[in-house]
Amino acid sequence: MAALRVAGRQLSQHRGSGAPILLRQLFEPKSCTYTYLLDPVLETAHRDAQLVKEEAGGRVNTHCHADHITGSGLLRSLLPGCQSVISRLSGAQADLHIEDGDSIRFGRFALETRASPGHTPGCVTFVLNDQSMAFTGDALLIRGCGRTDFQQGCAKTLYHSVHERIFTLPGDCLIYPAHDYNGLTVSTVEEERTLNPRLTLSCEEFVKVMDNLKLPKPQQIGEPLGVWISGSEGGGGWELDFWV
Ligand SMILES: N[C@@H](CCC(=O)N[C@@H](CCS)C(=O)NCC(=O)O)C(=O)O
Ligand SMILES: [Fe+2]
Repeated sequence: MAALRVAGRQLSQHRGSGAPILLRQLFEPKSCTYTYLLDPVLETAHRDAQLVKEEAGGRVNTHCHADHITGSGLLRSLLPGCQSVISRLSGAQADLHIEDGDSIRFGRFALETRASPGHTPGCVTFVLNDQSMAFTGDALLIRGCGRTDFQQGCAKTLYHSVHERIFTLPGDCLIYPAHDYNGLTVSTVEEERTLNPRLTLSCEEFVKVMDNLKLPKPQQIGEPLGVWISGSEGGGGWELDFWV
């Protein structure tokens, strides 16, 4: 976590309840990876560098990939009470495994888990319960998307994931990806629906583009990618609702 820096923070008005949530966006420059801290307690807004150490909460991962060494195991030992969460389909180890439709509650808020495979089979997108923001991992990047040429990636699957699970969110829903290579920090569903050069193509054209990206393999072993969620107001931590 040492290389992480605070790239930005934002208060989002939680639709309907009037209660804002604090979002901090942390950037690891070598692998261009974002980690997000979600804090439902407005009074903690002054926290900065020590923020992660001060929080007892959980770490939820959007996916597991060869170019990311997840720090969740180390963080568990450094932060008592911290638990790691990842999708069951990722095949990765974690304290808790989640599936499509599972809801992770923290404070007054919750993150809905939406399966969004294609970049990897286990990729998920986390959507805040008022649908004001979505953490898309490597499924949808700003004006791009995750590559599908290794670790069981599938371009057709990714196309359907983005169109059916992300582009169906409200147009003003903020998009927070796991990486950005061009200095961009946030987008919206409407922007990506209309301006994303890959995802505005037909499925057939998209598959052709993805099959010919010819990207070099990721060079950088990165910090973990994912979302931190802080403990609830009462210190009761966070919990998962499994809807099965
Ligand atoms: N040359 C870059 C490659 C980074 C890369 O491959 N990123 C992945 C996401 C992390 S698994 C990706 O899907 N990129 C899509 C794209 O269009 O860039 C580097 O080594 O940093
Ligand atoms: Fe990835």
